[in-house]
Amino acid sequence: MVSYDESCNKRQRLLVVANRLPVSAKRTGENSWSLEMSPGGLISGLLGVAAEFETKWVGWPGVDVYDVVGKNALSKSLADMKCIPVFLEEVFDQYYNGYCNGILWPILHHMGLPQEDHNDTNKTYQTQYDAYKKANRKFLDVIIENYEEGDIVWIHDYHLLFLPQYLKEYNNKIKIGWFLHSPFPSSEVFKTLPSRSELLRSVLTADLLGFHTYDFASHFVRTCTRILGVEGTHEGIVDHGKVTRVAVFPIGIDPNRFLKACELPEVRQQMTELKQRFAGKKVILGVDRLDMIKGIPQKFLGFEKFLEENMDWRDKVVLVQIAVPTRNNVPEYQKLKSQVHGLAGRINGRFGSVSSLPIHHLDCSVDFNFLCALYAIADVMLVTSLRDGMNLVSYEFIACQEAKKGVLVLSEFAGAAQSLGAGAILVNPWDVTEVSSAIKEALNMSAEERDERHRLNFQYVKTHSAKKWGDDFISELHDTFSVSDMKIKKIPLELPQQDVIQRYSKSNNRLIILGFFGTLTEPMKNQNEELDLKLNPELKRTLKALCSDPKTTVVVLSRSGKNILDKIFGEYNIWLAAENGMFLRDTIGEWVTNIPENMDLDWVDGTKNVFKYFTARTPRSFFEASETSLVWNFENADVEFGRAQARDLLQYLWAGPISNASVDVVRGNHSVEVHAVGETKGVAVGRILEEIVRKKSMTTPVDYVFCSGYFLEKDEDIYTFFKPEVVSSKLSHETRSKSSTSNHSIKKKKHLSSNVLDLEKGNYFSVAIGQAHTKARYVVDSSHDVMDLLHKLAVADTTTATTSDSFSETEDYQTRNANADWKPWINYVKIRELAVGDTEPVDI
Ligand SMILES: O=P(O)(O)OC[C@H]1O[C@H](O[C@H]2O[C@H](CO)[C@@H](O)[C@H](O)[C@H]2O)[C@H](O)[C@@H](O)[C@@H]1O
Ligand SMILES: O=c1ccn([C@@H]2O[C@H](COP(=O)(O)OP(=O)(O)O)[C@@H](O)[C@H]2O)c(=O)[nH]1
Repeated sequence: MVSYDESCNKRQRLLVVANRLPVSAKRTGENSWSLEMSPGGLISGLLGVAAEFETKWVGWPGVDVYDVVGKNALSKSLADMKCIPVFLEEVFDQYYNGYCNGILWPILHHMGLPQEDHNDTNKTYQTQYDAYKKANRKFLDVIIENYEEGDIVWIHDYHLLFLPQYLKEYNNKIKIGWFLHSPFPSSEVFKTLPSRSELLRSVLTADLLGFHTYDFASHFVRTCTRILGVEGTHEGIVDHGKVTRVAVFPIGIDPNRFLKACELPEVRQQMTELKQRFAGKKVILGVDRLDMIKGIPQKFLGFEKFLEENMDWRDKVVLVQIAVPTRNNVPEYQKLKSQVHGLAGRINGRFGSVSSLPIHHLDCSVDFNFLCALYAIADVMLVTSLRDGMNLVSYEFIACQEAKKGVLVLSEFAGAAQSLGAGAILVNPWDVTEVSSAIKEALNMSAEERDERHRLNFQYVKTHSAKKWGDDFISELHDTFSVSDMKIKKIPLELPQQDVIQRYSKSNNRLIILGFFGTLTEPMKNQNEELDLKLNPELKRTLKALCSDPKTTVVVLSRSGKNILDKIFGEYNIWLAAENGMFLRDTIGEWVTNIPENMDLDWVDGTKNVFKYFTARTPRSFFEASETSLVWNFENADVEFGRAQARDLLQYLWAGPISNASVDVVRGNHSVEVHAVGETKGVAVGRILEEIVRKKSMTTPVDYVFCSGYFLEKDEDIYTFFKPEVVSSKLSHETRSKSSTSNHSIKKKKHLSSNVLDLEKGNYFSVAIGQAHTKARYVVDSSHDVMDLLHKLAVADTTTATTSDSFSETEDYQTRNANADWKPWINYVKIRELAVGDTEPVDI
């Protein structure tokens, strides 16, 4: 597949932005440079993608250049290879050696945050962080110079966490994908990082975030929800209505490149030489950058144990370790080098002889053809990463083993373990005994078993190539955009106020459904204000007028509990639905319990205990409990302390009482609420209507519905409830209710004497408040707009309205009498389609 930009029939332009360019430069003269391929799996993976697109690479060329002549000459050489250099100059050391590889890398690999060197005030967390930001800005500048409208920008890795934000600030329309090649750690580790929130917030400005495994992706989502308090959904992360898609794209290699190389005469010759060199011995191969995450010391210790315990193998096996130099200026890497040398010396000293050494350790990179020859002649590949994003070396080994069918021993902590686990022997690299046993098992494995294991892995490596990885990512990024475009196109229908009022005036039986919080409450002046659940005083008279109109039924449908709604709405003739419809009452009647049967409430006691524990330890906090929801409130406590406690409280809850429960957790500014999921507002509304119709003995069908609120995404089904296709799909849906001993309960009414809903599409107004993405047909900016409209409805001239309280004979309601037996109210619904010629979009 070659990607085209459909608008102009050109190949899609792709800017691949990574810290490292695919080639690294070496200076050969004042204005001459030589270029060679950069090491590392990121480059190997990306090379397999580039051909699909009109690709340009943006990145660091592997050297510092300060003079203009040198920079120009290098830029020119790189341009031939479609590479654009970012010169990092004075920020390079603190950015790359410091923040990227001294701080972020160990955090991402679960190795913890290294201590700051307090004697070196020139290189602190802060100075390195500042350099990191400056470096990200340098990348930004180069992208801006080279960006053309419609380009996709694909950012890679932890070096460029601020780039998505900087780019979106520059141009919000740029399509940005970001992929993390390393693992993402658990939130417990990530939260030790100073500036963790800024970094996460910036990444979330991208449109699509990719990870190698579900494990890493779910760590990321969890970390965002815990640190930023955003919502993790099946689509990704939702923050103030903006969705950042999070998905999994395991990288692969270009298998044909390796298959072809193994056929080259030069490689065949090298294979012959290597076989002669190691004649009579089995070869175990290790190929890693000399990095702590690769577990080279653990590999050597496992091998040492194997030699200790298997005397008969001592002269018959050799471990060839290619340790590719990397990040030489980071102190931890320097220490690792001497540690590895020490271990190799010790083992060779213990088990070697004048004529043979068990470990052949090379501190260098090798050229591609020689690497393929090594892969091809090895009997066992030993990968002992302590944590690794993917580990492409494992894939490359498989690709080169068509003839030999050697065994892959693979750390369970490498991303590759999830893909190659079926054919590999998986090990915990920290367990030297296990590594030693795996070596023994691999060396002794029968030809049939090797064959079968290799077949499984080869099949995977062949089909899950780097090309597929790139295609999948870019196509998902395209989809992400078209979905959000669609969502945006659906939104901007402005509420036609005049129409809302006129139709209200002309209708006979109106239903107004309103949310409470954010709809009828006083607008908050700022986000940190105490959550004050009071009715907006400006609404009092309006509400009174609407509620006392016999042709209007007003329902307040809220997440709040009975007590709050009673306190606030007790004086109105209104219907109240507390806890999302679990409890109902009209204000002249009693509360009725409306809890669905089989609702999971097992979590309540455990959650109550956790709430008690934190209430006792957070002065002036308190909690409220009802049958289906619990709220811990710290509005009177020290806010900072309360928020810290809330985070801990949630961790306890997620780990225990609510880990498998069907609950919603709502983190307020000063509260944590846990509710039984039970039903959404859309589902609840059906049962609420049934009760209203019964209680009011309604004979006139409802012919006008106005429904507005500031609802959670999951509750937005309330807006689609009255859509004809939704209603008809519910025709056979039985409503369920459960009696409560203390409260009067809803009874299923056997004989609803008439149709209860006669709603033209034009008479249905679903109105979301200030939400960017919504299922509602209309959007208003704020609750003020709803209030304004309610005022107008309250004084609307109703003289034009017909007063008939029964159906017109001309209408097609034959089913009315046919359905005289009880059925849920919804069975009687009739929706009239828009009149011919009315082309108003009806999709909400
Ligand atoms: O550029 P360097 O600092 O020399 O480091 C080399 C690369 O190391 C990391 O590679 C990762 O990417 C591989 C492909 O996705 C993956 O298989 C491996 O597990 C990772 O360690 C790093 O993430 C890259 O940015 C570096 O270029
Ligand atoms: O001397 C060498 C040995 C290996 N590699 C390549 O380095 C990459 C290592 O990728 P991997 O995903 O295993 O780990 P990373 O080094 O990226 O963490 C593989 O593509 C190897 O072919 C290399 O460039 N030079």
